[in-house]
Amino acid sequence: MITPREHVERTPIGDGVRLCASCIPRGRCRLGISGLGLDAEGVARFRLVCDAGHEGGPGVAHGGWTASVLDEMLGSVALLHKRLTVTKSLTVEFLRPVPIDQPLLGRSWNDRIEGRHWHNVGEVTLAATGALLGRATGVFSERDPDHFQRHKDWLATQIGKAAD
Ligand SMILES: CCCCCCCC(=O)SCCNC(=O)CCNC(=O)[C@H](O)C(C)(C)COP(=O)(O)OP(=O)(O)OC[C@H]1O[C@@H](n2cnc3c(N)ncnc32)[C@H](O)[C@@H]1OP(=O)(O)O
Repeated sequence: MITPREHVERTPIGDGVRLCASCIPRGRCRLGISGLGLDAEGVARFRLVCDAGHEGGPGVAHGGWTASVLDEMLGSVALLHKRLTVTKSLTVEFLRPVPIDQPLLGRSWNDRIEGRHWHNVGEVTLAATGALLGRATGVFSERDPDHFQRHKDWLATQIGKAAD
């Protein structure tokens, strides 16, 4: 069985971020995230742009984009330490509308680890001024690479039950 570290290392990178399955074929994150890596304090840093494909109200991002970007940034914290986690909970604060097509910055970091649970924090700011637009806290559960096979096995039992 492959280890979480091997699993993470095999996941392709595009623009500095590990790519989710649907973005691997295009080679970059569809949410407009590029990774800048971990700084000396262990904070993960990102460049972000919300393109018009995620426009909600006129000129501003759909809240789902903001939540997805925060999920991705907080979820990347353990990956950058070669650990595999999935989101257990995510609390998002939408502090100001997020403008479309404007350079943004993202930061995410670990607050504490309790057993298998990483308590992570992150925020999105306007690159030009540093104004805070959104922030999130979340709990991310460490998993083995067999998490996805376990899901498939569980789903097969559910589908079987539904057919009975
Ligand atoms: C490169 C990419 C960067 C990505 C960053 C973005 C991160 C993401 O968005 S991940 C996707 C969103 N999150 C998810 O899909 C997670 C879905 N939730 C779960 O799988 C579980 O609730 C989970 C793992 C969070 C629970 O964590 P935790 O409380 O630590 O675990 P645990 O005690 O092991 O499991 C709780 C329950 O979940 C079940 N479970 C755990 N893993 C699985 C699995 N793989 N398949 C089916 N059921 C599972 C357990 O059997 C248990 O069930 P029950 O309560 O009936 O006994």
